[in-house]
Amino acid sequence: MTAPTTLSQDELKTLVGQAALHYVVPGEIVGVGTGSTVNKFIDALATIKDSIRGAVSSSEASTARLQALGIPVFDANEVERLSVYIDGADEIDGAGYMVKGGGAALTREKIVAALAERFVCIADESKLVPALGAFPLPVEVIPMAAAQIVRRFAAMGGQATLRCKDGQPLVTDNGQHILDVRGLSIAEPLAFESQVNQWPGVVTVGVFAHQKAHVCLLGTAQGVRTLQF
Ligand SMILES: O=C(CO)[C@H](O)[C@H](O)COP(=O)(O)O
Repeated sequence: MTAPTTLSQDELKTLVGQAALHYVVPGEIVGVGTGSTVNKFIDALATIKDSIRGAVSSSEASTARLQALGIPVFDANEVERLSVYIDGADEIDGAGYMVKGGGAALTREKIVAALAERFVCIADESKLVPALGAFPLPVEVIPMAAAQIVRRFAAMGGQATLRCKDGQPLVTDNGQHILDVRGLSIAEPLAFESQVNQWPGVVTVGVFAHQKAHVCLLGTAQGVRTLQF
């Protein structure tokens, strides 16, 4: 009898990164997210780069990786629509609603996702949750509004902290800051996203409900599970 093989989280990411190639439309430009799972997708995309026009990228990091592998990167303003946007998530629920922004790229991710007809989320099975809220919610904010946004989250039971890197506030690709909010219960993702989006100084909230996933390729011990929403 053969013992079951246990795949590492890294191997599960590779698996879903490769599986996502199935959703890439030949001859077109593909929307590309950010993160360690997307890096696996970019590596896989490089193997079929001659069959696509290029990519619209959601971060400086993904742009650098795409270009290093010889994949042309287009500005989002040059593109009217994309067939597909492929990205990871920090959490995804059974309806395709997600929390994103662990890699601080949430604003550009939402912008590129909004150009796409289909959002394909690639994730290992640890990301599938019954309800959003365990992962600290990333929110990109204009620095001068940070303190009042922290107070607004406190009023709804959340503890917001400024994300730092090397002892300094992290600065996003857009020159702004990130708050990570713990202790929230996000029972109604659509309403929550709309509410927080209206607060002055919020650039982007990391709940992706209006730009939810249509498909999730989930890496599991049994292989890639496809969830349709
Ligand atoms: O939202 C993101 C970056 O802003 C990523 O998609 C998210 O953090 C998941 O990353 P990883 O694939 O490394 O787990």
